[in-house]
Amino acid sequence: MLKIKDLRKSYGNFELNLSLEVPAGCITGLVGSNGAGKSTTFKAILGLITTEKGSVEVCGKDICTWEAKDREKLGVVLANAGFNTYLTLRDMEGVLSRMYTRFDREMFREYCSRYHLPLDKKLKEFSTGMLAKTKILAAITHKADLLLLDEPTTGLDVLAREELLDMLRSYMEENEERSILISSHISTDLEGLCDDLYMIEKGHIVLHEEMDILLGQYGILKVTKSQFDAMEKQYLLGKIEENYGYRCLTKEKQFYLENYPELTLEKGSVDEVITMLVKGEKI
Ligand SMILES: Nc1ncnc2c1ncn2[C@@H]1O[C@H](COP(=O)(O)OP(=O)(O)OP(=O)(O)O)[C@@H](O)[C@H]1O
Repeated sequence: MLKIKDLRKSYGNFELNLSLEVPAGCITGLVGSNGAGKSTTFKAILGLITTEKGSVEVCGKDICTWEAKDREKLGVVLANAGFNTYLTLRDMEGVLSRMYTRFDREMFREYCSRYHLPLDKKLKEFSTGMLAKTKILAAITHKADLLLLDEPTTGLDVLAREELLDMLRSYMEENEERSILISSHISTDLEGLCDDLYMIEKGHIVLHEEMDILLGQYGILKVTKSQFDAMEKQYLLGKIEENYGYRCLTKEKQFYLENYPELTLEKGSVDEVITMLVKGEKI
């Protein structure tokens, strides 16, 4: 669905240099800290900034050759883009129906009602959560094939975030060929949603892993120095020194469960696994 190959963009000392793929039917997460290059990636995909190298293909077509009608295949939420807040959702319905041939008015109304979005209130009176849901609404109601969502969950409380993720799950359930690329600087935001995760640091991909593997096969061992010296290390990916010894990351947690049942092994959240990968000392 989306193929990014050797994409390069420089801003002074910052260099984005990445390849990434989002297959049809897949929700792919792009996680990275502030300034890692997430928004630059989205802008480059959309051709909003010039790039020095690389190619971006959406639905089998290079974006350089895209025509206006191709853009209808995309639903987009950009991190710092907003709407004219003097509009109401009823006004937006009119705008979207003129913009997109595939706009689904019935779906728009149904989602407004399901997610408690009033039709006649000005957007400037909406809460952060309501505005975030409105952005998603505007991205999904023309039945796009691919959603590009840059930090759509920023600033949301747990309930609003869950509602937003629920909207995305419904969007995916309607058609199994659809795909989403979604970014966040908080990986746990994406834990229950994504099939696949890319981690970006200083413009480069430092981890690409299926979410099931990340949650199922990775683990964090807490060991004393003597336990560390005695244990098999070929399945360890990194270690961080602690006052009790070491915290070690493994991608083969089953091996340690079977062979070293006396060791403390934690499942580890996606955030912990990523921290270990980025900050841990290689073994
Ligand atoms: N127009 C620009 N001119 C100069 N530098 C830029 C420009 N846009 C982005 N940058 C730089 O590129 C780097 C990546 O920024 P980007 O906005 O892509 O990060 P991000 O991962 O989206 O961060 P955040 O989570 O804070 O939004 C940063 O160092 C930023 O200062």
